[in-house]
Amino acid sequence: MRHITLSRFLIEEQRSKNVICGDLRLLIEVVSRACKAISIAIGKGGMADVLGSAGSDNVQGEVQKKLDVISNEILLEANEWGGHLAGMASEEMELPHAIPNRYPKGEYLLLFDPLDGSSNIDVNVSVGTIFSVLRCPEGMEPDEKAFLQPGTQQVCAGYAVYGPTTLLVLTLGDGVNVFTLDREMGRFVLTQENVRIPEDTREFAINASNMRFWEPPVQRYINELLAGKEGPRQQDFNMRWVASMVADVHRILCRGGIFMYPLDSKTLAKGGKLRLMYEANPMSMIVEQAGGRATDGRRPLLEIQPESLHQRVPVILGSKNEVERVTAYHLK
Ligand SMILES: O=P(O)(O)OC[C@H]1O[C@](O)(COP(=O)(O)O)[C@@H](O)[C@@H]1O
Ligand SMILES: [Mg+2]
Ligand SMILES: [Mg+2]
Repeated sequence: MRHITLSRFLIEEQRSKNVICGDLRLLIEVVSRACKAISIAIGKGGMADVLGSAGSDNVQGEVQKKLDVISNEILLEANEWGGHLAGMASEEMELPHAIPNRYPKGEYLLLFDPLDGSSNIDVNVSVGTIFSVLRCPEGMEPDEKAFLQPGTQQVCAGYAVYGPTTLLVLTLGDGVNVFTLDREMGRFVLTQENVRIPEDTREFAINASNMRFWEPPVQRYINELLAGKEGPRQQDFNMRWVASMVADVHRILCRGGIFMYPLDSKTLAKGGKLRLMYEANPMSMIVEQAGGRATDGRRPLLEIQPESLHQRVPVILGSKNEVERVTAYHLK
């Protein structure tokens, strides 16, 4: 295992595979530095005034946590002057953030969920940052329309997990690699190359308290898992639910599993709980690049044509054979 830095990894990817150009490399470096700063802010916890609510709501109608706002500002400030972006969009902002005129503009659009797993911030459970990179269509202003591209158009996607260690997980469309933050040196180091998700699993992640609101195909699928050896699946399954998508998905990257936030009668009007552009799409690109599958129960998530920046969708992703099974239950 070559423990090279993120910078060297990106330079070698550029030289050897030409999957990345200078501006995209700069963008990823800047986002990784922002994740480092967020990791430091989170690490201060009760010693600094970063826990609790910010006393404001975001465009989703959710109460913002202080760290939602702090993380959002860190990512905006880090990325707006570099000359690699045409525009940015965030879970915490209703409209895209235009790059101020005093700064040069680039060709990329950056979307992010600055702090994922907000309900876990104040209880010291792993949270994260999720990001997705698109190209701004030729001749288009970086307004909301420019961002509405299917997940297949992503040139890069990643997430950071702020847990016992801080990890950065990245795909450039050529496999998935994991970097660990070396706190002493203050830099990310490659620790896992070309990660593959096992096709089969005995572990599922879903918020079971919503069971009575689920559609029949999900009820059937979960009931079969819960029936275990005595049931039609003739084997036992275990459940995990961290309630931070980054942590639940990272576990799946490490040892397989299926993550589900399906459509239910509570979120029907909104189209689901999780957001397509900066949660479902980047996570789907990573999972599929690692050999897994990602659907909304009926169609591949990456092929969905977005209609709005904060659109919500049902999310089912992880080990190939389980995702295909529960999707087949929906299509029957
Ligand atoms: O509280 P629930 O219903 O278990 O939902 C948990 C889900 O909500 C989220 O926290 C939503 O993300 P944000 O925290 O970024 O709003 C996901 O990370 C997680 O998978
Ligand atoms: Mg989130
Ligand atoms: Mg969030």
